[in-house]
Amino acid sequence: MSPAMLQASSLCVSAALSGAASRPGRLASQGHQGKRAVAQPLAASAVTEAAPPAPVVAPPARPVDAPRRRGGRGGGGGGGELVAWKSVRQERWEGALEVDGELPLWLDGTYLRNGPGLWNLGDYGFRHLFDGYATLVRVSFRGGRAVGAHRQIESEAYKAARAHGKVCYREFSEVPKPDSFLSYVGQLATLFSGSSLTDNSNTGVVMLGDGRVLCLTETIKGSIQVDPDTLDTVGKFQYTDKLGGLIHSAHPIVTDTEFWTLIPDLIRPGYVVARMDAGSNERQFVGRVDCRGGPAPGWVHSFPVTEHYVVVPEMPLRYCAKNLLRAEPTPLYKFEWHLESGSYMHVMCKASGKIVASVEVPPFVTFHFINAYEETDEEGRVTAIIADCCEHNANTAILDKLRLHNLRSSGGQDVLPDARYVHTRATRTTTSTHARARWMTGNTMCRVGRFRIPLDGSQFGELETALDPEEHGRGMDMCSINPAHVGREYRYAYACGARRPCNFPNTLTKVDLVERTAKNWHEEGSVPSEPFFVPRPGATEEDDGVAISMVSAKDGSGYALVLDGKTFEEVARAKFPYGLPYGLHCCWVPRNRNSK
Ligand SMILES: CC1=C(/C=C/C(C)=C/C=C/C(C)=C/C=C/C=C(C)/C=C/C=O)C(C)(C)CCC1
Ligand SMILES: [Fe+2]
Repeated sequence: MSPAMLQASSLCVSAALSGAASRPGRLASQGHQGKRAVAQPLAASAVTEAAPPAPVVAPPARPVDAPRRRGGRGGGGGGGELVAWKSVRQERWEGALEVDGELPLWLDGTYLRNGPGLWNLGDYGFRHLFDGYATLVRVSFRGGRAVGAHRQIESEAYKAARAHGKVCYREFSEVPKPDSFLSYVGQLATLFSGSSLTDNSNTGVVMLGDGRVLCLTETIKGSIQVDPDTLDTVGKFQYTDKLGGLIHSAHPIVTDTEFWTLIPDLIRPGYVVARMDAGSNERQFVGRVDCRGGPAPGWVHSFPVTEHYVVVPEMPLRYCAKNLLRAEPTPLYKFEWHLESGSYMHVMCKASGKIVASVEVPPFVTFHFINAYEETDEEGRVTAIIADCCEHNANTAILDKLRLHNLRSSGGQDVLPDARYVHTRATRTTTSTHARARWMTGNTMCRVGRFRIPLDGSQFGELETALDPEEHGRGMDMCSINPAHVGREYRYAYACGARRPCNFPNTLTKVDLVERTAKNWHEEGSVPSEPFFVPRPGATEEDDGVAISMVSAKDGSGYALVLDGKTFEEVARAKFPYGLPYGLHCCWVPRNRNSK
């Protein structure tokens, strides 16, 4: 056992952190080649350079029962809970996966998923899905075979929690509990410097143009480089510029040549738009957008770009510096809802940094933009920007639904917020009657929200529903598209949808934005995560490829599911020998990537 593994298991024994142990165990499945279920630290080449060995089935890891919150009820713990919402006892695991079906031989690379898969510290259970410590799960495909691996990201926040058995940094809803008033004052001081904010990079994962792989969250310091082969934490990604800021969008737009990001400015409400060349660690200032409403910038978890423009959304769900300071979470966590402040979409020219449009739009709530592109007239002049997102009906209720207590107590109820667009409050008084009337009457079912932002100097933009939300069960989030279409016209989006009744998206859906239809995959009681589209090398059609998702199944098992990009039918599944916790975003690392 390596020192790292020894450290991990002894920490686990001391119960500093539930979910920190791997258990060596018996080998199952006669006829399968023997291999220890617990991964020894492997040479990076063991998986990536050679075809994976024949499938082995390792003993199931035991999900950690969701413990009670200290001093209170809740947190679940009932036997009927889904493995998706449990921390799984696998600190570090690697092994060949049993495959049902035929994996395409062209599928040659690694599917890597990040997410907050550890929600317990000893007997203390976290509150919110987004609080969990970052967990990487990967499946490497080669020659029709699959090898899986699973381990935690060694952020400072995670290491400190493991060492001290308590939350030491400010997470999404959890904050360190001060031992005394003096230590509370000390904490406030560290907040202003950003040093008490977490670096728990539990949200996104991207491959940069130079092949480096980064895990991300909303704090800038939570950009952490990982090795996609070993899942080792390589170290902090240091931005070498002087742009500053504490938080940024969790979803930069990354291409082979560049990286675009948004840095909200909480002091002088606005956003800095920055870009970074592939191979560099230095972001460059491109331009600035001043907010048009509210006391603070709107939350920018993600944003879209087109070929020539960056789209900067300003929604009424705005950051709140006061809430960042609080010891206990507020209903909207670090945010506040300011309907009266209005909602806007800004468009910045990538080349000049100039704002070419800034329009007021109907109120909206979105975490994930899907894509954007330029609409042109017959002469090829750009007349408008089309920007699509997973829109939550201008309703912030989804944040509450994603509390672990709610996710764990499904009870068969249909509690996933519905897509119906109901205005319960008047829009801001400065809005023209015309626009107000449009908001009150039209566009009443928003799931794939489609913004149209005219570039002719108009004051208002439109927000419409791109297809009938019933097509995907009135639920839709966690989206991917063919990467060749980022910033360009596109037709297909792959996402999680809903089969009612449910309390969380429980289907995979392929949305056709031209036909306005959807194809859905569903397996009763399963929780699938973001389907990531991987194009077939040499493909000319947009949906020629596969969509890969990880499924936490009702029977406690977990598998990577490979769906055909066109038919949306199952091609194969690669089964983990234990259940997987839910995870958020993913990326594809081709075998022949450049790597630094
Ligand atoms: C906001 C601040 C922080 C943390 C932010 C985090 C961790 C945000 C994560 C947001 C995510 C994962 C949003 C995902 C939404 C998914 C949905 C709606 C899915 C629906 C169903 O499919 C800190 C870094 C803690 C501190 C600064 C402020
Ligand atoms: Fe996200």
